[in-house]
Amino acid sequence: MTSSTKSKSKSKKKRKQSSSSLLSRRHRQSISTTAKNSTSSSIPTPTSASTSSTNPLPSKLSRALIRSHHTTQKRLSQAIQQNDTNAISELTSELTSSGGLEAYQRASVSGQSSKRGGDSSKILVDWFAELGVPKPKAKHTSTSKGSSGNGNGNDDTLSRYRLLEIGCLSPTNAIHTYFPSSRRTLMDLNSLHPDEILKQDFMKFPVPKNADNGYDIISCSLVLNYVPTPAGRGEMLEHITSFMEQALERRQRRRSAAAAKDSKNKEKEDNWTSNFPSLFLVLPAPCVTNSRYLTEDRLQEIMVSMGYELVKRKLSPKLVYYLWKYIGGSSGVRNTKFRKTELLPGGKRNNFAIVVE
Ligand SMILES: C[S@@+](CC[C@H](N)C(=O)[O-])C[C@H]1O[C@@H](n2cnc3c(N)ncnc32)[C@H](O)[C@@H]1O
Repeated sequence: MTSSTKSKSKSKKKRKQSSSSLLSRRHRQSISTTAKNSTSSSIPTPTSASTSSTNPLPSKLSRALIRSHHTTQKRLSQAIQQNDTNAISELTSELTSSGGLEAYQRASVSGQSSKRGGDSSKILVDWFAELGVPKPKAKHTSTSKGSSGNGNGNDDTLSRYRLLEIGCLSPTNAIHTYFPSSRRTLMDLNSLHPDEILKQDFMKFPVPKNADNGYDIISCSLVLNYVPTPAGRGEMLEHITSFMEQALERRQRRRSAAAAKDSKNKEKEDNWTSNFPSLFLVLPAPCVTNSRYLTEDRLQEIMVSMGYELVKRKLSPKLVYYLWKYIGGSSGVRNTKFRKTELLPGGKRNNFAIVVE
């Protein structure tokens, strides 16, 4: 072998270093034990998850694992599109040997530990307080008929609201205090808590037939960036929007029914309920601050074209959080197509994009 081919194969090896090699033996063991538990008939209990969250992986390691998982997933999706069977089997075994989705999820859970600031829905809880969404009362109010409420009917309204959380790792996220288990659907491609989180691909989850089982708020935190293709991200936003359409119709129906009963209803329309139905969307900040193909303005154009209006936004060094309320298709720009066009040229940018076809 010549020295140039040797160095080429060395650099190839370096590139191919999988996330499993980023883990110490201790962490590899802990992840594989957890993975084994979850695939065996014994269901991982909240205790097993909390064990992992009380012993979070070092943050550098969890970030490296997450990055490596995203890169391998993206390469796998390209290989699938190109029907490159060798690459598909190589990348699939790379994903498996690094612990797969489960290891990635454990690394993400580590990132959400209370020591590291908690889960992203803490921001939504702050926004609920700012918007005047009534704080959840003691447990019994959510199930008791004719809730005692606070005298203005708001608690009754909140007690009918339902949450859908896409890409959920824990059944004890901050926002869950507002939505007891009877009024929330938590789902993930892989459930770390099968009793409480549905193992479900959101893209195959239909809009409920009965509108009363629909959702008033959808949480999609750090999920859109998990979708490997720009067109897949556009499709996810469109699928979310079909739930929003149902929720908006339901809201309008309820309002007209209430208006028929109560002439003072006009007063109530201006309260916190006008922020629903809504979408809580969280992305890694560089997706909109340092991408060649997506800026915050472009994201806003996409969302407006789908019928959303921005209610809240927060940019932190790592993440960007949004609350979008759905107002429907009256903006006149619906069904606009968004292609992958270069908006910000420059060598050191990433390629994150959303394509709407
Ligand atoms: C980085 S984690 C985010 C978890 C959490 N929401 C957060 O904010 O930290 C992304 C999760 O989204 C899930 N996910 C990705 N695509 C999904 C889909 N189509 N349906 C359901 N879950 C999905 C993945 O399985 C993964 O657990």
